[in-house]
Formats: sequence, C-alpha cells, structure tokens
Amino acid sequence: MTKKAEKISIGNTRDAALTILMAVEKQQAYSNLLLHQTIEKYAIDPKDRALLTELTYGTLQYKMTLDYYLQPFIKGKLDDWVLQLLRLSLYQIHYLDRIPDHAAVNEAVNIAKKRGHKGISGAVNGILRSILREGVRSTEEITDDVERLSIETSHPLWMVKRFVSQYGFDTTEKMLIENNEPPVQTLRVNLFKRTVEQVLSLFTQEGYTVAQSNIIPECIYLINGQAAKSTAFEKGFVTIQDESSMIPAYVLQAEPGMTVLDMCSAPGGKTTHIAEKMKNTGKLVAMDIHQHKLKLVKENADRLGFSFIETVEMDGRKALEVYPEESFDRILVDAPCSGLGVMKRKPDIKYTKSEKDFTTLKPIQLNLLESAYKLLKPDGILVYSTCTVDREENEGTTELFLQEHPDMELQAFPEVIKNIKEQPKDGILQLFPQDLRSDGFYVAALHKKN
Ligand SMILES: C[S@@+](CC[C@H](N)C(=O)[O-])C[C@H]1O[C@@H](n2cnc3c(N)ncnc32)[C@H](O)[C@@H]1O
Repeated sequence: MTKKAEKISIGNTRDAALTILMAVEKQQAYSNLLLHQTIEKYAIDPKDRALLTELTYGTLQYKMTLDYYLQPFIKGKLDDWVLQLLRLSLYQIHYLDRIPDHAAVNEAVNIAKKRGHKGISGAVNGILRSILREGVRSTEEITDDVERLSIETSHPLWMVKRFVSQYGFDTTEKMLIENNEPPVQTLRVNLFKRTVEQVLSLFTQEGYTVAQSNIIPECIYLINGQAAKSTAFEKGFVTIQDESSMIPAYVLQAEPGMTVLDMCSAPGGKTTHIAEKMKNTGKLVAMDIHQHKLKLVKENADRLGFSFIETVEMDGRKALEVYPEESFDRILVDAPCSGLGVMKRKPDIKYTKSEKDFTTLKPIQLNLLESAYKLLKPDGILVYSTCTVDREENEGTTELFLQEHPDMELQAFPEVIKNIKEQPKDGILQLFPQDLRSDGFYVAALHKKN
C-alpha cells in the first residue's frame, strides 16, 4: 500500500477503528499497542484520537453484547470485516449519544462501499436501518442470572462463572461493570527528583488538570491531557503507572544500602519505584526473562535518573545458578499472570484467555517463589504480586507456598497500605477494579523468620 493510499484509508476515524478491530480479532494483536501505533503512525489529530480510542475500546468492550443485539437481524454468514463494521456502528448507535444515528449508518455504508461492493453496503444499510426501526432485544429475555451478566457486561461465560464461584455474584457484577469504564490516568511522582507539590504545580502551569490521590501519597490523577507530552514526564519527574501497581514498593520496605532483587521487572514500573525508596544507593537487580523488555527498564531508569540498577536477562527460576543462597534482603516477584485485573485497559484479554491458561501459570508462579525463597536472607521480605483477580493464582499460590515453607509468615503491611481496604489477613491485599477504580491487583508480603 502506498503512503497516499494509507493516508486516505486512515483519514476516516471509523475506518481506522475498523482496521484495528480486525487486527485484534485476526492476529490476536493487543488493542492498546495497535491503537498507540495507529495514533503515532498517522499522526491522528487530538480530537479524532479521543473518538478513535472510544470507538475501538467501546466496540471491543461490548463485543458480546453487540453480537447479542445483532444476531436476530443477521441472516446467513457475513465476512468477518462486515461483522466488525456492524458492531462498530451499533456501538455508536446504542452507546454514544453524541453521534447521530444517521451519521453512524452513513459512515458504515460508505466504508462498506469502499471495502466491499454494492451488495454488501446494501446489506449493512438494511441491517442498521432495521435495528433503528425495531430497536434491540432486551437482555431480560435471558433467564439465567449468570448468563445475563455475561452478555450484559460482555465477559465470556466461563470467566463469569469462575468469578461468581470465587467471589459471589455481587462482587463479580460490580467488577464486570467497572471493567467497561474508561481507566483513570494515574502518574507516580518521582520523589527522588521533585516533590508532589512541585509536580502538581508544573502540570497546572502547562494547562493540565491534576489532583493528588488520598491513598498513595505520590500518586496523582491526570484528569485531562497526555502525560507523555508533558515537561514533567520528559524530565523524569513522573512515570505513568496504575495506582495499584504502586503498592508493592511500599510493602517491600526496601531501604537505601540494601541488596534487592526484582525478579520479573520489565518494563520497570516497580523497579524504579523501589529505586526511589532506596535513594539510588545499594544494589538493585532488575531481572527479566526477555532481553528486549529489559531495554525498557534501562530507558525508564535513565529517564528517572537512577544509575544503580543492574539489568539481568535471566529466567528467575534459574537465578540460583548465578546468585548465592540467602543473598538478598528484599525480593519482589511480580509474577506473569492471567492479567484478569487489567481488562479495562486491555479488553481483548476477555476474549483471548481460556480456562486452560490457569493450569500453566500456577506452577510457574510457585517455581519463581521457590527460587526467591532460597535467595532471600533470614529476616528478609518477599513480596508476591499479580495484576489478576483470580483467586487460584493469588491466594491459591500464596497458601501453597506458605504451607511448604513453615519458616515464612505474613508480614504486616505499612499503615498506608493497611488503610486502603479492610482485609481478612494483614499482609494480603486483593484489590478489585471497583475498589480504587484502578486495575485489579493482588499483593502478599511474606517474611522469612530468623
Ligand atoms: C507482570 S510483568 C512485570 C511488570 C513489572 N514488574 C513492572 O512493574 O513494570 C511480568 C514480567 O515477568 C517476565 N517473566 C515471565 N517469566 C519469567 C521468568 N521465568 N523469569 C523472569 N521473568 C519472567 C515477563 O517477561 C514480564 O516482563
């Protein structure tokens, strides 16, 4: 495709959204990365950027609900792209008040003409106009509560059943509804370089609207604008991080001069937070199994001004081949997980995960913890965290680990973390997306008895 042709096809925001949706479906590409690449590559203008994000995420977020609404109007088999176009158009008609129905239909017909032929554009026009005339069917027709919740919030039935069995219907319902809300933009102030007040004032001077969190003191909410374009970001005064991800560095209680291992570190969000708490002194090893991801840790460390971080490409399960037993004061295992806590940011996760993923993850998490246990000094603290809300991967993994290691016990949380939410056990925190409007996140702090 020539540059000119690319420009023409991408000139239309809906057409660009359709291209992204098709790539997500076909190549299982990540929606957030594709969206970012599309915005950068085609220099999409800020006002269209918001619409492109809304259309792409909204259509993906409500895919199953949209299919439920579309189904009675579709006779026979449609090409994948036509189905995506219908979902995209119905999303605008059903969920976006500010887009007039006729504009959504006209755009769909134009795209169908351009991408297909007259027959297809006629079919798209017919289906959308029938929906406008007759309205969509009610989800009340679904008699089973769990099935209805699955369709209304567009999460696969197996997942909803799993959550309901783990947390009950009410908590699950709140979580699934929150997953379809736009994420709150949060930044962590790099206290090694600036105070929260200095950063708030810098953002305000540049026309951003910001507010300090009353949970994590160095967390600020960005109400409007793009953080990555700000002076504070460029100068390394802030990093983009979800508020829940700021918890592990508090719980780890690393101090200047200590020897600390971040076993699954890339892209370095938590490593740089730990580095800040260590005031750039001591030894901080940022390990990851993927060399290409460690580049991001280095870039982040450089931008934020930390010179003492050592990046190491290694499988954490084999770290004992290189590091002696009992050689670290603190270890963070921010483990690979199913990611069910971040579906708000990455709605494609809903449709790409399957139940069999859980059987492979737990042994990896336990093996990483086993390796960390051996590397940890007596009286040391080991923190296990995940960005999932799956009980098996979280409490399940922690309980098994504790059973196998009677010399490990839960470590009480610092006050800042204790105050976030009441928990059955001090030392374990399960955050749901509805708690702080953050990602769903899990943290367990474990202490090695002397
Ligand atoms: C949840 S992400 C870590 C996010 C990171 N801690 C942060 O805050 O930016 C999990 C990371 O674990 C890494 N990983 C997966 N298996 C690993 C292993 N066996 N040893 C070390 N790292 C591993 C992945 O490459 C990925 O970067």
